[in-house]
Amino acid sequence: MNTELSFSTSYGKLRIPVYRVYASPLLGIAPIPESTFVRRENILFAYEIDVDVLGENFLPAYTEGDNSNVVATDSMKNFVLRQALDFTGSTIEEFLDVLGRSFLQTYVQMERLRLSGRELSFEQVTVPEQGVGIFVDSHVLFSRSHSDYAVAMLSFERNEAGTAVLTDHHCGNVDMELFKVTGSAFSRFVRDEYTTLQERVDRPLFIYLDVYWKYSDPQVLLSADHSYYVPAEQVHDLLCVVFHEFVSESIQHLVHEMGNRLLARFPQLTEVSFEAQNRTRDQIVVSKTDEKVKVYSDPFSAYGVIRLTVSRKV
Ligand SMILES: O=c1[nH]c(=O)c2[nH]c(=O)[nH]c2[nH]1
Repeated sequence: MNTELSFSTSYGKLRIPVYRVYASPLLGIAPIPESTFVRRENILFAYEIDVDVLGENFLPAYTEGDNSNVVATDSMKNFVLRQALDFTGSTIEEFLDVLGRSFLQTYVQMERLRLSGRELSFEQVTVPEQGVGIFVDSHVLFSRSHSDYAVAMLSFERNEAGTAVLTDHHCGNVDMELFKVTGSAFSRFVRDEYTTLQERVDRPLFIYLDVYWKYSDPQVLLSADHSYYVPAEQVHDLLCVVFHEFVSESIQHLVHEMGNRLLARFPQLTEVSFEAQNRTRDQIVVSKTDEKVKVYSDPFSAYGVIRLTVSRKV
């Protein structure tokens, strides 16, 4: 039997590490009540970049071994690193924008592109200022931090005039791990013969949380004026404030509140979405003399997942 086949392909380079020192600082950020964050020094601008080339014109590389429309992924890596030296912007989204436009300008062989960036998170080390007895941020030494980190994705294609246009984007902050010891509930859920979980009006809620956001107008995201730029640090801080304040009935209830608060705080965003994992630990023992003192341990290894996307109605 001669069945017709169709193909969907992409190729590129993943996890290109870029450590650019002395990039332009991110300034002009509008303060928000939930965060102290208003500037990022960018002395160390460190990201991993993924390049994904999409389209049809390189299909002969798969079907016939014809590489005439294939840009070596090794060249892509070199291109990204060279662009990092010339980069004059101060956000990962601006860097991906420069990369997307320059790739399409340089390589006629590329029809469409998806570029992603993942922050390699470093914190300025605190050192004593000589003779003063106070501690200040070092401007030369950074400590690698393995906590949550910012991400971004921008997609480009060529328009009829042959110039690169942005077709999709999202920004995010991922791998947050937040443990609230009291002030969360999970009760009044369906009970049947499979239910062993106890009703809890107060449980220790430990979640892993990823959040993503999109701008109504991507030009605002890429503007050199950063007064409407939404920094991942402010999003992180706002989510922490909501978790701190809000007594939730479930993770579903919590992420809904977080979504509402983010869209209210940042009118320039059109959509926010969440993926939360329930990592709540099992209660093992409670103190007989003070019932708020408890010991928890790891639960059964499977975990619940809760997703939510909140969009503005058009
Ligand atoms: O916040 C929660 N949502 C659920 O849907 C759920 N299911 C469960 O077993 N525990 C929890 N917690």
